[in-house]
Amino acid sequence: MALRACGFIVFRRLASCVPPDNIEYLLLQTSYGQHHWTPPKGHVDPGEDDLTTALRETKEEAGLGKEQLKVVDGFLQELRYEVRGKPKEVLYWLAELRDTGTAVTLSHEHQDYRWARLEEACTLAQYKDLQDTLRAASTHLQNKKQ
Ligand SMILES: Nc1nc2c(ncn2[C@@H]2O[C@H](COP(=O)(O)OP(=O)(O)OP(=O)(O)OP(=O)(O)OC[C@H]3O[C@@H](n4cnc5c(=O)[nH]c(N)nc54)[C@H](O)[C@@H]3O)[C@@H](O)[C@H]2O)c(=O)[nH]1
Repeated sequence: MALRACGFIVFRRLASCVPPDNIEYLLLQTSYGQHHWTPPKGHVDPGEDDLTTALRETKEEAGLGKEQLKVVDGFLQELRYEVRGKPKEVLYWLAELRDTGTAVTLSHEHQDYRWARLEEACTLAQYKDLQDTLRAASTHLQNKKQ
């Protein structure tokens, strides 16, 4: 069976810039392994439902709880890749940070974080599937406004 993880693409809107440059995405850098960057996410615990995992991991890894997030309707992306020879599925929902000034608090699993505009976020993300997911989130947010 595939490993399963769930998380949130968290974004914030800056009042000082015009769309789409007003949107920044949150990426966290692992403190282990290759120090790769991803949105907050993590493994589903036995018996836990996917959205609960996404909320729990976002709280544990970034210190952002559900009261600080506004989940965006109609966005859910599934990534599939291999980790150490085993298939892994990752589900990402999309959520806006309600108060752009809210501080991010990292756990021991991460050593750094960045609020990045789309192109910088894609450079940090480095995996094509994650880059495509970030671009899909950006497109979804632009289409929603029309
Ligand atoms: N010391 C140590 N400890 C580790 C290591 N590894 C794990 N731990 C422990 O596990 C706990 C984490 O538990 P959770 O937080 O619950 O789970 P996740 O958030 O799911 O975390 P993971 O890091 O397991 O999973 P991924 O991010 O998926 O990275 C796995 C591999 O996939 C590549 N990869 C990543 N993202 C993408 C993508 O979007 N697209 C594609 N194509 N590939 C991608 C990436 O290059 C990487 O090589 C930590 O506390 C550690 O104790 C490790 O190497 N050394």
